[in-house]
Amino acid sequence: MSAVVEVKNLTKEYKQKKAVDDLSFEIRQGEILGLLGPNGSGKSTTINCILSLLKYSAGSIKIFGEEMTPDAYKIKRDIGVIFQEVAVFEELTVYENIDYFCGLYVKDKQERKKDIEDAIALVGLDEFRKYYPKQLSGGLLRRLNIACGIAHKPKLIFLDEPTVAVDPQSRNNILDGIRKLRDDGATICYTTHYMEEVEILCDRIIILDRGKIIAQGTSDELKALAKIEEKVTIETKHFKPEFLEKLQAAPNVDKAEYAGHQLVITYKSGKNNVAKLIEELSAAGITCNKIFSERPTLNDVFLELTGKELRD
Ligand SMILES: Nc1ncnc2c1ncn2[C@@H]1O[C@H](COP(=O)(O)OP(=O)(O)OP(=O)(O)O)[C@@H](O)[C@H]1O
Repeated sequence: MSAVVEVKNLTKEYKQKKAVDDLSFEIRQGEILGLLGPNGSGKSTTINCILSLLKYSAGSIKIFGEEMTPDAYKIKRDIGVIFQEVAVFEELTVYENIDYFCGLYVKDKQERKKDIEDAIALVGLDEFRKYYPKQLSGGLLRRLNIACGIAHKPKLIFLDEPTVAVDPQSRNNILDGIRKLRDDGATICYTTHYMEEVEILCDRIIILDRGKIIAQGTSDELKALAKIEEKVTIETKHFKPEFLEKLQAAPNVDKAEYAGHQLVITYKSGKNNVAKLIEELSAAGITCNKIFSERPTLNDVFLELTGKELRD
């Protein structure tokens, strides 16, 4: 896959503080790249530097193989940007707003009409096309904001935390829409601090912390960095302490604890941990009410690499 965006040794300082610290990465043709990091990790600053909205202290940025500058209008024509803050006209309806933003790029009326209809369908705003922004809920407004940013069919799309404080229905609609844009050929950069979203949405993920890349790869590649392989929780009222000792001595067990009728085991490795455990429990005459197994999340990866939680 060729690189649509190439960022090399990007550094951005605000006074003494490095908001972005020597970042190098690429966004590949046709992928959804997730930039994941806690608040203040440098996601928005990175995007704003890529878009030439901010001057940076050092580094270079190429988009579509050409150097990105504030007056690179040919490159900008093929970029769509959706910021966190909704930026639409209160005086215009849903349809008119999309028409306005699309009209900045697409002059042909018939072509624009089709683009607007495609955008309305993508974000599911058909029944609201005559509504004014103040008549829309927060989630619908975000959907309008996205429609305005992508109606001109850009090849490269940046979405900066588009689902913050959005209701679940609009969130699902937005995530489905982004997948569809990718499937239709767009390259997408998606920033968020919601790890669940990047896990289900992104082809590749870059984890940022304090302006630096701390890990990158697919969700599975990143999870392989977590120390644990699986966490199994069992509810049982008839536990036998000697069984705990046996578990703790097993070579693939990282930790085994029993408290409040719950046995929690974290495994370092192993493929059929739950099946083997059920067999062993049954052989030891221990009955259990509930068993559930969890795989490591990106939060575990973040915890492993930084010693702190990614969650808010
Ligand atoms: N205009 C500014 N002046 C000074 N410091 C700034 C400015 N903008 C951002 N910063 C600092 O730079 C760092 C990175 O901020 P940035 O907004 O890029 O992070 P973020 O990961 O996008 O966070 P969020 O998820 O909250 O949007 C933070 O420490 C922030 O306080």
